[in-house]
Amino acid sequence: MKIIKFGGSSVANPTNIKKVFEILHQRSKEGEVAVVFSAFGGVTEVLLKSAEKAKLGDKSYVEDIKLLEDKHFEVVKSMIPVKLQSPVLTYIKLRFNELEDLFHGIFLIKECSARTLDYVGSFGERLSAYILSELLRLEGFPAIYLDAREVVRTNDRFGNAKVDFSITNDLIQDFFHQNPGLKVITGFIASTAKGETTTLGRSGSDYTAAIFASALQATSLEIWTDVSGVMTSDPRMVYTAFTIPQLSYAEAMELSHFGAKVIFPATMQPAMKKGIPIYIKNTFEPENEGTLINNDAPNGKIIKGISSMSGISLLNVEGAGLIEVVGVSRRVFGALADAGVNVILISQASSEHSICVAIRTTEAGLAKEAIEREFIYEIRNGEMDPVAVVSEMAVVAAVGENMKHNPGASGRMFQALGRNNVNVFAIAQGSSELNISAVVSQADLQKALNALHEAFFLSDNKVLHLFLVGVGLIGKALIKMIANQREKLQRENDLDIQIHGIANSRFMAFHEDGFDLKNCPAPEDAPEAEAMDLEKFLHQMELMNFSNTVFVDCTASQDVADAYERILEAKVAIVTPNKKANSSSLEKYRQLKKLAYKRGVKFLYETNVAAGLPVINTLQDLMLSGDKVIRIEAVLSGSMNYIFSEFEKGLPFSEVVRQAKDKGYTEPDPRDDLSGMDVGRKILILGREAEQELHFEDISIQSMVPEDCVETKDVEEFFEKLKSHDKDFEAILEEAKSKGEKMRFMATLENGKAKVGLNSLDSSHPFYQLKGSDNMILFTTERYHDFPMIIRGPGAGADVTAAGVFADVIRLGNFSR
Ligand SMILES: NC(=O)c1ccc[n+]([C@@H]2O[C@H](COP(=O)([O-])OP(=O)(O)OC[C@H]3O[C@@H](n4cnc5c(N)ncnc54)[C@H](O)[C@@H]3O)[C@@H](O)[C@H]2O)c1
Ligand SMILES: N[C@@H](CCO)C(=O)O
Ligand code: NA
Repeated sequence: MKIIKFGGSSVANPTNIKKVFEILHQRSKEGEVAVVFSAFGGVTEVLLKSAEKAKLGDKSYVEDIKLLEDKHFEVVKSMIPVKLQSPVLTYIKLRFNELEDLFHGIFLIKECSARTLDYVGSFGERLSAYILSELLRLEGFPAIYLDAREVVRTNDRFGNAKVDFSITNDLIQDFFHQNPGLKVITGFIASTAKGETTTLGRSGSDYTAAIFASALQATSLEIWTDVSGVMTSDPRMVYTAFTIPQLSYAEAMELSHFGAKVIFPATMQPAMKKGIPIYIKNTFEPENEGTLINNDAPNGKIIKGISSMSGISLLNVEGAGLIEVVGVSRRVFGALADAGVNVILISQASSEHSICVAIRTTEAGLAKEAIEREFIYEIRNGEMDPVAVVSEMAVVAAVGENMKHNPGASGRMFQALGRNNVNVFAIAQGSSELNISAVVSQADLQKALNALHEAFFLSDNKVLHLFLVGVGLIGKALIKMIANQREKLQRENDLDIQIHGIANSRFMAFHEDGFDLKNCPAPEDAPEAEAMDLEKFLHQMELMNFSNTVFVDCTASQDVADAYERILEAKVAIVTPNKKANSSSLEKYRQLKKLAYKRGVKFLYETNVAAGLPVINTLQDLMLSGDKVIRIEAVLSGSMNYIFSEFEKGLPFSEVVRQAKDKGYTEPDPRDDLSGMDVGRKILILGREAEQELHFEDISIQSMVPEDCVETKDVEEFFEKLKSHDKDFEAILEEAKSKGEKMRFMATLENGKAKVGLNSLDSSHPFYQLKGSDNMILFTTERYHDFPMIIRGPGAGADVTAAGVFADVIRLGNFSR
């Protein structure tokens, strides 16, 4: 015998009911079944609300009841042939006549006792199970309607009656013995020995099913609902949540206690006691395996699920007067119990200095008052502080039997929370080691759940959540590269990269699940694109509050760089080719590094100098290993090297500058390159990385921008004006040529002094050979003393730069989790 229970959503309308029949056809082929039904979706709520209305003298209950009647009529009219409808419609009509009288009575005497309410509530199941039994007969099942009030005996605690199992079991067994056929049973309702109608409380229909399963020693109990079993976490908050295939009873209890409201623990009790396996299945996705709850749930993962609870407040009872005083906790919890406050989590450290309890925020005022009343004298005497209440809290809990005697679960949990900047306000774990609970702020809940979910379930796959500002040349190339490499990274590096925010200077857009990177839209073309506003962008990033969030700045904007402090402060990592932050004041540069360290996040900027060439990382390694930089000589501008090496071939200077821009080597504004500013910033950054106290003012820079080109209204006008100087540049070129030399735009740093400018070099100089967008950096250090360390290669361009940014992002993957 198998007991199968369908919830309200499974029988909410004819379409769904047909799905239920398919399932029953299939199941009854496998052996004997009995079926328990809830009321049609939403019916019980309306009944109870209408009773309340009638009690308050609100006549609109009449229409509510009429609508309910129609709803039931409609099912019959659309599913039963006209000729056969009459007896069923009569049955429904009679029930609604009864209901009308009942409600009229409530309306007149303005009173509705718990007893009456149970009677009102019984109509939903009585109607649904009766109609469904008739429908099932038409479907060819030997269906027998069973009003559970005939066999389920309870005490008279109306609203939440206690079952008398010894009588109930006998009655059920007798009924089944004497009535062969498919029993179609009303969930939720029962009766007292005197024949009064009672109900079984929350999730009462599940309970009914478990009672029958237990009485009949069923081989299994199936609960059919509208979700595919118990999930690893709340799927509305954790998009990667998945169905847990198997749970022990204890785990199911722990999980359902919090967020996962698929089953209500008490309802499992009768089935659990007999060791009857419970399946949670989805009527709308019957092929999904769902969740099996039984005694021998295999323990693969350390935990089974992560549940959560919102709307929590923390109460802190604290004071010197508590230490080593016996009975304080009895008084705290006694006061809470007397006030009817349900305690959700308790934590007391061994210093005994404070007791902390988590309760529902709706009860916080009541609780504070109750405790302060109890300790009125202690508080007055200063032995205890007034009760502190912190609201807007949530509880997250990791649940699983495998945590038992298995060190590391709590380590992983708190590491994941800490790394993602989730502050933990209180912690509780009992010695059953089945559940570790932490109280976090409500604002951090989603991030906490995702961080934990990733840490425990996707530990084989770290996810970086990117927010990319500056979808220009570099930004676009970066997106393309990530799209192309994503699968390989997932497969071979256990790393996934998602982009949730994109922006250029005009527009920004967000995507909760991450943009489709293979077809990533420009910010202005994305659905729900809005005007770019950095403040709003950051706010949205903070709201989405992902674990392992990375801010990628591919602009050359000072404003964006100015936001780094705030971003790091929020424990969000930064990757950027933008030099503006590191080349601003020395204090700012140091402050950012300090902040990143303090907050435990990375600030990576390899592409600040020489694009993807490993210059910054190399220099940092030299410094960390104790080397000292004596001199740096470098060609640090891809565009300037391109310009002066191509210029030799005979094209006009202005033309070559335009080519450099078209090839994507220059800064967004090429004057930044020609003026030496860009190189100045780079040598400044290298100097600072070499631990020198370098200020921008310390650098002498030779600008190559003719004076009348400095103040042009835009880049186009600049190019126009530059043409008139082509002759001057040719003269410089001729002079170098005449000496057999080449022009290189260089930077040098020695003795705390940096110089940037154009040099004419003969063939003995290593820079003489440079071509195209090449950069070359010579580090003379204490260790690399006689011969410098040399790094050389293309130092500008979309691909080599985006690749460097990408490498920094991947590097973050190694630090994250
Ligand atoms: N091009 C290269 O070879 C190279 C090499 C190394 C480093 N970089 C650096 O990379 C960065 C980007 O260079 P690019 O060549 O891609 O420039 P780009 O002009 O093609 O792109 C810059 C993007 O940033 C956007 N932007 C500018 N200000 C913004 C703001 N305040 N808010 C939002 N978006 C803003 C622009 O709309 C544009 O989409 C620069 O910092 C540059 O120095 C470039
Ligand atoms: N515009 C720079 C590239 C960014 O660093 C260059 O030409 O080297
Ligand atoms: Na670099």
